[in-house]
Amino acid sequence: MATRVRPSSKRCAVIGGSGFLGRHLVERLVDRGYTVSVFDIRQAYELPGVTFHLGDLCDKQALLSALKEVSVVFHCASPAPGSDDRSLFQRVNVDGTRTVIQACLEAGVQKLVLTSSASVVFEGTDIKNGKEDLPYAKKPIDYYTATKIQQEKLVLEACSKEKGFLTVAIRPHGIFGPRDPQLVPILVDSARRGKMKFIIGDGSNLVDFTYVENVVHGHILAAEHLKADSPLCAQAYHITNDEPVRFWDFMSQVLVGLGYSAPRLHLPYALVYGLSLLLWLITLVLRPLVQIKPTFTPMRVALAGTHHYYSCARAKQDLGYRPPVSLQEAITRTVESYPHLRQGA
Ligand SMILES: NC(=O)c1ccc[n+]([C@@H]2O[C@H](COP(=O)([O-])OP(=O)(O)OC[C@H]3O[C@@H](n4cnc5c(N)ncnc54)[C@H](O)[C@@H]3O)[C@@H](O)[C@H]2O)c1
Ligand SMILES: CC(C)CCC[C@@H](C)[C@H]1CC[C@H]2C3=C(CC[C@]12C)[C@@]1(C)CC[C@H](O)[C@@H](C(=O)O)[C@@H]1CC3
Repeated sequence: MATRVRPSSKRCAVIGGSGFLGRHLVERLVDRGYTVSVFDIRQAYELPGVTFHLGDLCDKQALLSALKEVSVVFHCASPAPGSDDRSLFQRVNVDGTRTVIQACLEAGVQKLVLTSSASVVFEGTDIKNGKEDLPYAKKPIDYYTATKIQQEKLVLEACSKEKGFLTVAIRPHGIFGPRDPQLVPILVDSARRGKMKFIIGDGSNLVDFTYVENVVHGHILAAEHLKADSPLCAQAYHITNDEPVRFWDFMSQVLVGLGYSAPRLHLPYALVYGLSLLLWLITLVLRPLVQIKPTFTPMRVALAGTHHYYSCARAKQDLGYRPPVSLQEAITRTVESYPHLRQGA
């Protein structure tokens, strides 16, 4: 009978390790002495000591070969949130996560750390200092959010001390930093097309934007504190910068830092939200004839015009989490990392 080699606790796999968050996580894990395997549908870089396994997380056999002798799995793969491909979200975030859990159990993985999202409780209305015990959104604002909810439930329900398989979910919010393909690039693209002149609402809404290295720190703390006798088992943790900021001040700082003008003119939130819904309906109707990608989607307008910031008190208490990089420092580093997106570049 074959004996299963007990995996080293410093051997881990990052599913989605070619992505924005995944790559930052891989780099930090390597710095901390972990042996890292990346599992992704694409290879975006090379790093000494990191092994890449190319495959789709819906393919259990492909996953199994990447999880050999791995003790900790970080699952941070997802289709891009801006996509409106409902079946892709269902296949990857829900069915694929079931496959990830199954593969972890078969491979003898001991810990699974899921990158969830604070948006699992967001329904498009204000959340102020939201705690983890807020109920999941009953009417999720898009397919991305709906499937992130199902994904988180699957992972937390799979936690089993009897099976020696422990799970935890990290809920970051508004991740930004160097190499982010979303927030700064979309913002700059909108500015270049003259669409960042307006503030949606009165501009006083507070939001969490979280520096990527702080999110990585939260993930590693969670992996290292997750033990059978710890309070982490089957729990979700908000990881934020713990410095809520006015949405439009944050956007203005990034825009001005890159040489663009800050938005100044105010538009009523209800008007812009209504228009974004109408535009979304029109794009749905016209989809067989023409593909339109609106800048102001209902999700983006809701995020731009409401309060949504979260308490990370639970992470402070159970993980000893403190954000290592302040918001100001994070904005400076981020702006400096995008010389190609500066005005006139
Ligand atoms: N970016 C944010 O603001 C934010 C905030 C909260 C939570 N999250 C979550 O963090 C995680 C990482 O987000 P990101 O911003 O780094 O996204 P990203 O798009 O940069 O990275 C996702 C990675 O997953 C991979 N992937 C997608 N489908 C796959 C599949 N079927 N099989 C294997 N790999 C697959 C992609 O190739 C990509 O490398 C996601 O789970 C996302 O839901 C992101
Ligand atoms: C056109 C402007 C009104 C807005 C331009 C900036 C937006 C592209 C970003 C502002 C807030 C961002 C955000 C996300 C995507 C990019 C923005 C809309 C997420 C929806 C990405 C997915 C995450 O899970 C969400 C989270 O809970 O952290 C993000 C929320 C903030």
